[in-house]
Amino acid sequence: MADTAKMKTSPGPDHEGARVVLSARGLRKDFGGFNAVNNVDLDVHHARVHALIGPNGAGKTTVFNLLTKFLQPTSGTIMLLGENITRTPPARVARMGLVRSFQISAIFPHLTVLENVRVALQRPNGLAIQFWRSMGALDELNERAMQLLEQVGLQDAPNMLAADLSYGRKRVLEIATTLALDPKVLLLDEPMAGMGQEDVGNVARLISKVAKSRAVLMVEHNLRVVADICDHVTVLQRGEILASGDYRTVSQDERVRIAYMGTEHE
Ligand SMILES: Nc1ncnc2c1ncn2[C@@H]1O[C@H](COP(=O)(O)OP(=O)(O)OP(=O)(O)O)[C@@H](O)[C@H]1O
Repeated sequence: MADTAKMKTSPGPDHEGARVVLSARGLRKDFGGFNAVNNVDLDVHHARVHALIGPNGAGKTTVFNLLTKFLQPTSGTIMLLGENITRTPPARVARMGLVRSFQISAIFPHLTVLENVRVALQRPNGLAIQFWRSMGALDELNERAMQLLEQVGLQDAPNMLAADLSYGRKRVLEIATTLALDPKVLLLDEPMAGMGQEDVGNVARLISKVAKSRAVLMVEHNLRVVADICDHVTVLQRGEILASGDYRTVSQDERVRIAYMGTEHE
């Protein structure tokens, strides 16, 4: 059952001393007669990386869709920065700072790297792309765009077409466009999917870096990455939480080893 009584009403520190910025209690989603998510409690902390893992069909994407309000929960409560967002429309939730990465499809391939970030920077202000803005405003935008590119390590490629970037650097550009919105909570859906080992390392380092000033919640299948950069791991199985804790604790949980990780993974 939903445990709303225990739920935080303001983003104060929890017992571990870190601020809870996003939290869910008793989250449930039924599709017709099928129960996809059941009784999920989740606390996502500022300046931490939190992984949501589990076998195919465990309900990870559905939980993401519930948190971002793309799906309305059948029951349960979601709080963001102290505000109850259970019934809040997705666009407002995004404006409040809960931003989901849409992977490479969010990039404009025929714009340059710099232009992609500039377009993203204009979004929070609700401005359409304006070609005739004053030079001063454009310079300021370029400066902020270059700062973002430096933050993610794309400062050497501002004038490259996004389409010509390697797969891994496209993913990095996509993260940069997400960071342009200055999210308080960043949701990443399988950020390592389809990448080679070198790119995985780069993106993992980038995620750790951006998580210093915001919360990150990510669905990820690469358990090495989860072990390396995630402070907290929640394991889902058939829509329910099987285990939750740091990677070491969770990976030693017998039920998790049997259900998901296999016994060979330390
Ligand atoms: N719109 C929907 N209508 C009916 N069933 C759905 C719908 N969306 C998801 N499901 C079902 O809910 C369950 C959870 O799906 P979900 O996509 O959340 O799992 P997942 O953990 O993200 O899986 P994967 O790792 O394969 O992406 C699955 O059995 C799926 O078939």
